[in-house]
Amino acid sequence: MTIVQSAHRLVIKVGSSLVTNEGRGLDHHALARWAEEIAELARQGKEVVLVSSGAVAEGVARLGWSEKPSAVHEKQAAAAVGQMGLCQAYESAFRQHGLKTAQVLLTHDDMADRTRYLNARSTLLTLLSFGVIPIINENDTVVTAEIKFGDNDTLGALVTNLIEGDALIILTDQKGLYTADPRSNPDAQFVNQAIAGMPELEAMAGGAGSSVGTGGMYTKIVAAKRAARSGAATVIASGREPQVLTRLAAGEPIGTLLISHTTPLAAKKQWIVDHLQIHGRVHVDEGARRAMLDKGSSLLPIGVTEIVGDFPRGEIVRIVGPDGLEFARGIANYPSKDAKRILRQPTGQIEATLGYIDEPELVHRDNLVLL
Ligand SMILES: Nc1ncnc2c1ncn2[C@@H]1O[C@H](COP(=O)(O)OP(=O)(O)O)[C@@H](O)[C@H]1O
Ligand SMILES: N[C@@H](CCC(=O)OP(=O)(O)O)C(=O)O
Repeated sequence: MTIVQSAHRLVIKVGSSLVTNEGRGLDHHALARWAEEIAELARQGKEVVLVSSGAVAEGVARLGWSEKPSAVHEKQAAAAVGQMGLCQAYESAFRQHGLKTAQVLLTHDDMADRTRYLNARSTLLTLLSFGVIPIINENDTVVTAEIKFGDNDTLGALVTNLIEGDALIILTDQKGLYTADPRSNPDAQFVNQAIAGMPELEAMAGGAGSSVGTGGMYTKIVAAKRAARSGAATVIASGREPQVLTRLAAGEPIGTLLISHTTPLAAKKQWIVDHLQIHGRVHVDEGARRAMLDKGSSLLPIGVTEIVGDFPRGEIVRIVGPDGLEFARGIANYPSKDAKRILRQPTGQIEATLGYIDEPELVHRDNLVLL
């Protein structure tokens, strides 16, 4: 089985050079094809997040401008106009297949800020659990650095890390990675497969390729390296290839596959183990300790006897048994102030006590490492 075939959660990034007709408005036929293919993947049980560029190019067309402006505030204005068109187009394309879409606009700051990161994560996972297709773009109207230097390849990788995607598929206007830019080097060789993060790959990718796109192949290579950190593989393939997504999901080797050395779960667990600064301690009773050790269970609030230290939601905590020894560590689903209020309580009581419920567990087993 290929990686895309077995992947359950996919992030698909479509670049400006594809979404737009050579930078002049949206290519509605292309959008309709991807929507049809993504609908097929959803029917196969895969969860799909779409990262789509095209707001600036669509805005330029709607405003009747002849080319992408160079002034940042004009690009931002164009993005604000064009994002409306992008959303409308995807909404109606996916509706044809009975699928609902959601617009999610993110900035790099959202990823750096722990609370916003967790909120973005839980919103996206909730949308996926409802079978909605999130359509993500950069929030171009509020960022300046990104619109000037940025690209959506990086955003695709950050989203892959955020939701622990199994694979990132970057669709572009080339068949994949070549040993040099095929536009200027007709002898460039195609790269079928490589390990994400290999320094040679960055040397192969030149600067930004087209006047429409932003990052060129370089940002795709760096995105693959970033996605590999959370264990995801990256495929760079042509969005013009017929049925590219469904054929990839059927196991066909299309485009360039950049593999990660680790699996998503292993990457997360390693990150938990390697964490140095841990502020919180959760004491549990013998029943909870045995359930975690013997059955690999999650930690429920009912088995918690004491919370020590201050920590926000999403922070790594030490888990300590009745003997006072740390036997596990994991990511807390509640901040310490709320965890203190729900300890010893059955799951059914969490909402009544806190006025909300995020997760039934204090630490989910996927976010838990036994030491
Ligand atoms: N080694 C390489 N292999 C393939 N394409 C390359 C390479 N180096 C540079 N490129 C260029 O990168 C371009 C794709 O990047 P870009 O225009 O930013 O697309 P997108 O909008 O899809 O992100 C290609 O059209 C190509 O000219
Ligand atoms: N956020 C911008 C896209 C940035 C961009 O062009 O990215 P890319 O598709 O990687 O070349 C937009 O929607 O126009």
